[in-house]
Amino acid sequence: MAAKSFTQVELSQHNTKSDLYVAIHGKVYDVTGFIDEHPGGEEVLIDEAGRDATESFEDVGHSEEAREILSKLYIGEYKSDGAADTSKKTFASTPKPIPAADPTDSGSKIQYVVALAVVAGCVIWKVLS
Ligand code: HEM
Repeated sequence: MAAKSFTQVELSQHNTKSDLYVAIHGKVYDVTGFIDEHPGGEEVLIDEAGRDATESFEDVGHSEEAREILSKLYIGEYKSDGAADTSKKTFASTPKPIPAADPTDSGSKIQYVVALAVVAGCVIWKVLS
């Protein structure tokens, strides 16, 4: 059975106390029936309603038990197109600091060529004189 995919727009339509979805780590959860049972209170869940709540969820440092409850509320995958998704940008913009090696490389090559030219010059000068 293929899991249903939710876009950011679809997720954001479930943002009320009587119909509350959140996305955590790329998965969508229907938290509606759990709001009243949440030990952290209903307010925090309503604040995150219809959004990617990964950061808030992890900031609290939820227990294994909390993660088990979460798995029972799973309803599908979160397919954010990345448009306004800040959590994905962090991963996408990893810098690659490779070019720094190049200048040193070509610099030492030039030194090598200059040294060779000097040696060759000396040899030619010796031979000719
Ligand atoms: C949506 C799925 C969530 C589930 C299933 C869940 C479940 C739980 C559970 C079982 C606890 C008890 C402590 C523990 O076992 O870690 C807890 C505590 C707590 N949760 Fe959540 N939670 C969810 C989302 C959130 C979100 C989005 C926030 C946002 C800030 C939040 C804030 C808190 C806080 C502040 C506590 C601590 C309450 C206290 O010890 O006084 N939770 N949660």
